[in-house]
Amino acid sequence: MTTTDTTTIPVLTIDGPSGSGKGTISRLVAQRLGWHYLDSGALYRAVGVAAGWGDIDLSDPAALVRCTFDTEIAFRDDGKELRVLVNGSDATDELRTETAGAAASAIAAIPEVRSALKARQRAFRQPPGLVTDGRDMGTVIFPDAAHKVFLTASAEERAERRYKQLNDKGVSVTLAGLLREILARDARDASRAVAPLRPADDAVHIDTTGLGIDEVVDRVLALLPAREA
Ligand SMILES: Nc1ncnc2c1ncn2[C@@H]1O[C@H](COP(=O)(O)OP(=O)(O)OP(=O)(O)O)[C@@H](O)[C@H]1O
Ligand SMILES: Nc1ccn([C@H]2C[C@H](O)[C@@H](COP(=O)(O)O)O2)c(=O)n1
Repeated sequence: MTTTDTTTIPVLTIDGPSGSGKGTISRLVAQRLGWHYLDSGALYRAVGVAAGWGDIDLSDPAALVRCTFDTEIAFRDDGKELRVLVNGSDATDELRTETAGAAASAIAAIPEVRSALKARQRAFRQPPGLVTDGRDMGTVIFPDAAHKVFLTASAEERAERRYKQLNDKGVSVTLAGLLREILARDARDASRAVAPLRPADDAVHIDTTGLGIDEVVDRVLALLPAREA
């Protein structure tokens, strides 16, 4: 049996806190480059949602690890957004709620769950290249990535972006509540013992406060050599 060496396939990692725009920017950059895209947060969210469907206690690590291995997760880009199928059902809307984000953040602190998702994430490294977003893409999953970005924005702007996003979908939330949730999730993601949210030493930092989506996409693409961009 021959094994394919994937280490020559270029990877662009985009890490950052909740609402910094990682998902939006990564997907657009991947489209522009014609590369694959991995939304790693969706994997943690999908396991959290599947655990909820199976009445699995979020404080039962052994059951959550079994659930991680047993959950089928598939992605389908419908041109408008990335749809996520969990065990064959389209769970995109449920996945995008703040409740699912908080559950994902809680189970993401369990080292065995993180290990169980490692190989799945690395399998996305396929020709001609991969753009991936998350919290530990540049530090743990693809430490050898040629291009690494750490996106940030002020917590207030991130809460406002989320407020607008949810309002547009008809979801009733308060700005103050969203700001509290965002700060709590950032604190949990950054303080966990394993693979905490932090920039890779070789990541380029982009503060997106006050920048539009197209401007951020252009700044990210400008980091790549002309032959790739
Ligand atoms: N630079 C930007 N300017 C204005 N709005 C933005 C910008 N980047 C993203 N947004 C909007 O902010 C919202 C959140 O963006 P997105 O979901 O990409 O963030 P994220 O970092 O992936 O969040 P999470 O980690 O919670 O999944 C979306 O509605 C998106 O359209
Ligand atoms: N690489 C990753 C991606 C995500 N997580 C955890 C922590 C997040 O709060 C949660 C949801 O992620 P999002 O969809 O908001 O990007 O999942 C992680 O620990 N590592």
